[in-house]
Amino acid sequence: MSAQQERTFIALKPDAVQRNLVGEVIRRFEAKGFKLVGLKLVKPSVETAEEHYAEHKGKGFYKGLVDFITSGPVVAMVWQGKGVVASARKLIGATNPLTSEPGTIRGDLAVDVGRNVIHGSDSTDSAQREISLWFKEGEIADWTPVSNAWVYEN
Ligand SMILES: Nc1ncnc2c1ncn2[C@@H]1O[C@H](COP(=O)(O)OP(=O)(O)OP(=O)(O)O)[C@@H](O)[C@H]1O
Repeated sequence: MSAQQERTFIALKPDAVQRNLVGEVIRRFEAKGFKLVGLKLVKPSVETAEEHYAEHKGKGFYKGLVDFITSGPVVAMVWQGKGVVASARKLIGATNPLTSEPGTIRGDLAVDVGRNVIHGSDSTDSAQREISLWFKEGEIADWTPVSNAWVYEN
């Protein structure tokens, strides 16, 4: 797999959809130079939400988190590009929006940790697990942007 084929899973949470921030967040990923290869609006099942957040099971905020993520539509996406997993985490900012740097998505667009707009995979292993949880194979479409030569040196 080439570096440019790295993929991450990004979800715009129900607060992002309700607050009309979907376009703003997609714009930031597009402007950075990453490639959108999967996109859908879904109301996640409790099973999907629980599996997605399995690492937090038993924590005080777990039920609230699952209730919240299943409360409304989520925009599930797969973004592709060199270093996209770590770079997306930087674009997104720290978990608590009050401490996220200005210029990051959470730093600019959110206040509360339980309403922090967006999820991004924290490693390439998590990305693989989350992409296969949220997407079926035929729902991801690879394509070649005409801008590639202007985003990548080689
Ligand atoms: N103390 C908390 N109170 C309420 N919600 C929390 C708290 N800590 C985390 N969360 C919620 O759980 C999500 C997952 O927590 P995690 O520590 O994995 O943060 P993250 O990796 O920055 O976020 P995400 O997994 O959504 O990208 C957070 O995005 C946030 O919505």
